[in-house]
Amino acid sequence: MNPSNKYTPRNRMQREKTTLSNHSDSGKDPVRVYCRLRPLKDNKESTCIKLLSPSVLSLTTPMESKGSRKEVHYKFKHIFTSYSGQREIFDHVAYPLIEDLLKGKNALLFTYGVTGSGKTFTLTGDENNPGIMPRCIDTIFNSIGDNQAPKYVIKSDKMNGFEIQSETEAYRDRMQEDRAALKTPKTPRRVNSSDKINYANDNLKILLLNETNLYSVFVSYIEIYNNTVFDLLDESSGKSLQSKILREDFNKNMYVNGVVEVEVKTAQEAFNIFFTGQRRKRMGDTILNAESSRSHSIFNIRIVQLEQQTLNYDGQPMIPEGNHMQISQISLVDLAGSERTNRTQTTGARLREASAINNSLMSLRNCLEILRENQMKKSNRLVPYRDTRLTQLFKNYFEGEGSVQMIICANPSIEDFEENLQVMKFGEMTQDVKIAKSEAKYTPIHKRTIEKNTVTPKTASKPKNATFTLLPEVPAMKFNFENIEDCGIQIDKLVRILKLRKNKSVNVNRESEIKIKEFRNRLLEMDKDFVLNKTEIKSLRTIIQKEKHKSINLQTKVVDLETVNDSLAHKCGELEDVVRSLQNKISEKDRKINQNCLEKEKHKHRLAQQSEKTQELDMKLKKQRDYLNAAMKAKDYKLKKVKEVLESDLIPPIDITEIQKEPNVYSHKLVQQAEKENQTPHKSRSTVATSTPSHRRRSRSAGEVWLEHNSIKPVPLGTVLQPSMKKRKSVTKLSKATDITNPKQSKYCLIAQDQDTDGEVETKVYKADILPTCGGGAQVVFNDVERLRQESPTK
Ligand SMILES: Nc1ncnc2c1ncn2[C@@H]1O[C@H](COP(=O)(O)OP(=O)(O)OP(=O)(O)O)[C@@H](O)[C@H]1O
Repeated sequence: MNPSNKYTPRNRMQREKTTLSNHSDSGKDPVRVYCRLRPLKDNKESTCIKLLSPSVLSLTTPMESKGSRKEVHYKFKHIFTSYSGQREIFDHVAYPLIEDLLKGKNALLFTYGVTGSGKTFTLTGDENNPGIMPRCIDTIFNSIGDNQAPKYVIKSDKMNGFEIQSETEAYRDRMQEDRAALKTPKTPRRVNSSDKINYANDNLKILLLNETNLYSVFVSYIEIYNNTVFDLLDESSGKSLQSKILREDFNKNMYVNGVVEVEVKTAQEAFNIFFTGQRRKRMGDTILNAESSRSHSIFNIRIVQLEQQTLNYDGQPMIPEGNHMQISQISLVDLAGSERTNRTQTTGARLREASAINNSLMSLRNCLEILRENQMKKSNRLVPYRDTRLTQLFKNYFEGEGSVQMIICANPSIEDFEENLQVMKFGEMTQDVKIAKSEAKYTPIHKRTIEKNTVTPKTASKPKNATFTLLPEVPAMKFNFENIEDCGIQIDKLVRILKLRKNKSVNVNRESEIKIKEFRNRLLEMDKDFVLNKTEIKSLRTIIQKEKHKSINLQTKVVDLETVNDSLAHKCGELEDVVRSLQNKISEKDRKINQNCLEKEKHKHRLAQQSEKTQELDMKLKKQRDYLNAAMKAKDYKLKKVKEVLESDLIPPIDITEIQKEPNVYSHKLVQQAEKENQTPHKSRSTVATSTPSHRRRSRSAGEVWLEHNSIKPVPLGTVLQPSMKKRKSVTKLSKATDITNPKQSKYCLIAQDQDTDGEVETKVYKADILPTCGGGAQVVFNDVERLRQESPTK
């Protein structure tokens, strides 16, 4: 199976575009996105993630899900399985970043995923499985070794920059710190035994480090909680945390105003600082994870490097003219879990936290999406970094001030399927964003008042380690005026040193002028900022006023709604009464229905009895049918007899009026007669009226004219088949003898309609020949009966 075939068309298109545009974006690097799968809590738990290759995984809709099952594939730079150790992740992801950091480049690394997916574990880990943060710190200190500037010589200027203090100032600060530690031995910043976590150190180093540089390491730890920035190391406000504002520095870089940056000299010191901040971090218990972090926490490590030292006359290292410092930073970001509020069942303050978290994550997504769109379509949409503090703080990274990497953490459990889908989608999209390659930057050193030009080495055996100077010290000289030559040499040396000092002081003056200018500019900038902030505060006040107004309105609405609620509750009570009475009625009706059912049963029983009776009647009908069949036979016999009579010219007289009135009765009589004749054939012959063959012939030659004898109002049948009577005369009544003795008529038919047992109309056509008799009358001989019966097809 080729996994890439399963990419959605959108993704594939974008991917192709990205590959195409790679050629033109040689100065940019894509955001590197890794994925880490954490082990399942229970090995028997079913998983929705399958690894297809070291960089491709598939996410399958679980069986339990209501929607249609689908399999989606995601590709990342590398996927770490649940078997991948912390060291493997550090080597792949963070080691290159530390290499860059010590070369003066910035980096941003953040972990993103659902609550409980292993973000904090990946970044921090535990004593035996140190995560990325402790490994980064260890690697930095393993690498820089003793090449550290003495503590407090390099100091934060509180405006995102650094300045150099004189050794006297640095010494004073160190003494102050020691005194404070003596006064309050339990100061959290000092090592507290309960904080001590001894992370296992792999003694990993960055090779090819510029060993002639002097390094200082600073750490700061902030959190963004409900879209407000707090400094976790600022103890000035006691136990409560003070919110901080974000500012832009001289180089347009965002920083947290007044953030505490602690200079650390050992890895353990850095860890202690981290745990001090960790204690202050707000933690919340959600159902998913008992130690879930409800805020985004950002641990910054800054490295300040001073270019190579030169030695002064006394062999002591000193900063050469025009020396520069290099500042680089790595931000390790543990984002709060991207969770669905309904799944964690959060309410109240927790719900507000969750929506703030989701807002900032959403805003991060939004910014990255617009950045990607701008890069792909070469458009210039404004990236809304200002929407949240999180995006505002990362703005510089996304605009090319350092490389950006992300680790997507996922719990492969099927419970996390929906959220993982969203997280993976975001991760895949982020890979398309390109960040300009960052360059190491040097900034001119901001020197403060110099009181002393040399720094006493802390350890005599390692002068390089602890020596720091700005101006060559005037050596103590003893002039031996007896030895003029020696005096001359000494004076020359003194002149050189004085010249050097003079040059230095000229330079210092020049630099201080530059600094004053810079400071003025800064003041102007700050003034501008101040005006801007003032307007912002004004507009915020208006917003607050509006919000207050809104909240008053909402309160009034709440009161109104409560009144409505009360009246509804009252109505509810009334309706419940109605429901109760209706229920009584229903039970009454149920009782009646039961009674009806009983009666129905009885009725059924009666019907069964009736059907038995019907069967009896059917039997009788059958008997009658048999009887009629016998009658037909008798009729046949009679016809035969009529034939014989015709041949013997003895025709019995027929009473026409009798036929007219009751043809059926008449035919029945004929049948009875035939039966009698059957019994006494010879006697009957003399009573039957006969027609002469010659008469019959005459009537035939006259043509078949029918005398149709019908009822006054026959039921209209509309039948397709009609009796074949070309010439006919229809009468409803035979009133005189000539009606039948008319010599033109040779055929007679009597039409009778009746209802059968099924309620259907049955039409019977009794056909007869009209035979003239020798007495001038006419004899009607019935010889055929046609039955016409219509019935419903559905029946
Ligand atoms: N790769 C892993 N190996 C072993 N255990 C892990 C791994 N990943 C996470 N865990 C364990 O899972 C639990 C939750 O992990 P963690 O606290 O790192 O989640 P999280 O994503 O940071 O959650 P939150 O967003 O709520 O802070 C912890 O007990 C952690 O030890």
